[in-house]
Amino acid sequence: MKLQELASALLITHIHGDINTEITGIEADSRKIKQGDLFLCIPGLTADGHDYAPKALALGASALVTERVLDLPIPQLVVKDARYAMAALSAHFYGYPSKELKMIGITGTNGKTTSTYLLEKIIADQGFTTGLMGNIHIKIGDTYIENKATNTQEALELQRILRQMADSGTQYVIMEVSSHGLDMGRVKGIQFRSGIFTNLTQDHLDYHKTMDAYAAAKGLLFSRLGNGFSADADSRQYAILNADDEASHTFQKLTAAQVITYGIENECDVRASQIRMSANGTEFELKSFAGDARFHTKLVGKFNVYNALGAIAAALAEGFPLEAIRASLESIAFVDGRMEVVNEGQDYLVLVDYAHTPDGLEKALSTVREFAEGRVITVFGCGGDRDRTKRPIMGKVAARYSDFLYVTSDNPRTENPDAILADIEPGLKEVEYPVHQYVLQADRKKAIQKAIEEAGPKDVILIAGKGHETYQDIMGVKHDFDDRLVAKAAIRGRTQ
Ligand SMILES: CC(=O)N[C@H]1[C@@H](OP(=O)(O)OP(=O)(O)OC[C@H]2O[C@@H](n3ccc(=O)[nH]c3=O)[C@H](O)[C@@H]2O)O[C@H](CO)[C@@H](O)[C@@H]1O[C@H](C)C(=O)N[C@@H](C)C(=O)N[C@H](CCC(=O)O)C(=O)O
Ligand SMILES: Nc1ncnc2c1ncn2[C@@H]1O[C@H](COP(=O)(O)OP(=O)(O)OP(=O)(O)O)[C@@H](O)[C@H]1O
Ligand SMILES: N[C@H](CCC[C@H](N)C(=O)O)C(=O)O
Ligand SMILES: [Mg+2]
Repeated sequence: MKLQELASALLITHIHGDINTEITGIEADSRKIKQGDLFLCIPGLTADGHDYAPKALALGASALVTERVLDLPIPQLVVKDARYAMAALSAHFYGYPSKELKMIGITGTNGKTTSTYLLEKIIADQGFTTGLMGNIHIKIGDTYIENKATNTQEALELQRILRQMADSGTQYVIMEVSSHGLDMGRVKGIQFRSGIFTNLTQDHLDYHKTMDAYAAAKGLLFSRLGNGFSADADSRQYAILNADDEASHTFQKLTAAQVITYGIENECDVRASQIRMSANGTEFELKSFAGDARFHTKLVGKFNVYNALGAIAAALAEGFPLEAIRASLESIAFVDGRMEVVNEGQDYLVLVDYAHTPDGLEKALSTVREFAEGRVITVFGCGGDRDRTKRPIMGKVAARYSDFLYVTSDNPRTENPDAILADIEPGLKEVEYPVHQYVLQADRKKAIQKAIEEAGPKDVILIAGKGHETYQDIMGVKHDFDDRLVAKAAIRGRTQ
């Protein structure tokens, strides 16, 4: 594609140099530049892409997108906002792939990954080719790629993946949309058919600063939906909102899409009642605009009823039969790293779960508390270089629901692990339970081993925070680490 043609995706640009320069690819990271690529100079939070333009030029970049003219012998497309240009140019370069796909975006503090998996299964069972994007995997056709980078990719990467999906025959894409992704404009240029809101509770205040700003970022998914009414069901857009979460009132006002509400407590369109929970699954009665049914899912916890309801509502909006939706949901055993049982035949229960927010931890632990016949032993920590204010809150939650606690490292990233534990500890002390005891053990492997040594018959160990992750990030180095494997080895070690 010629530089001039690419520039036509934006109204206000200024081209310095040859407008007929051929562009063979787009890249925003100088380390990945190939001959003929257009290099986008993005001013970021830690680096400024403009500083890497000489490196991109040296590696064979054919042109630059900049916010100011650089004194370099290379054609430049000067734009007002390089990040916006990244979204617009990438969508243009890849031929607006989201228009060829039915895109369903899921946002919320907790439950996004779980909900994407549930909905993807329902849609795939209907015979459609599905794509999935989230922080476990990216699924393109039958290929699964581990997602080692961010949750919601940069606009450029997103458009590239969506093009691959469209070209390989994908019909529906179910995608996790993070608040960072919305706030940083990574999903600008994506046309969503439906948006699902799971819930809003505290997280990411390091980035958003206030809960209002965090909510506003999530709201962007819904404010962009529904501005074209249509009698054609295929063109309609839906905002699927949790009736039991306050933030839904605001999102309802923001959207022009048809709103479908789901929930348990409040009156809504897709509602669960008569919920029965056990360690083996959850049953509920569903009442919906498309009929009623009793569901027997293998998913553990009331929070998973909410995730199921969001997926059911989205599937009903697509016109799928309730009976088929029920059958699909009932066939799912668990979602990778979410309330996943580690079973080596031991007489205590070990669960690995991805709870890494105060609400997630509360939901996971209150669920465990409900069915635990013995003690609840918790292993958890908090990630480094992330919201510090959630640490004592998570400490308090963990202490409230646990009989015994091992407070340990999650991904310390560039922080000192002991400093993170010190941030958690005041929360532990806020709970005056005579029985609860805690140990600070920064070494996660040792903490898991100790918890397993400590367990007696019928006790339940919840290892929280890392779920499906197969690494531990210490000072920017990703070391192999999988809670499930560490727990398995410890259980086997103990029984030998
Ligand atoms: C806060 C945040 O999201 N930052 C992301 C963002 O950083 P940034 O825009 O500030 O970029 P920067 O690192 O300052 O670099 C500026 C530019 O220089 C370029 N550069 C930089 C170095 C170099 O050698 N050459 C070069 O060209 C970079 O490619 C970039 O284009 O863009 C970078 C490039 O894509 C990301 O790596 C980075 O993610 C950081 C690592 C991150 O941790 N993000 C997390 C917080 C995040 O996004 N999380 C959410 C999950 C939330 C949830 O699900 O709960 C997510 O969606 O993943
Ligand atoms: N609907 C929910 N409400 C509250 N907590 C939940 C809900 N669903 C899942 N959780 C808890 O949050 C954890 C993370 O769930 P999940 O991975 O589905 O969320 P996510 O929104 O994708 O998280 P992330 O922001 O890290 O991508 C689960 O392991 C569970 O403990
Ligand atoms: N999407 C979340 C994942 C947190 C996972 C947890 N293991 C951690 O490292 O804090 C985040 O980026 O905040
Ligand atoms: Mg996720």
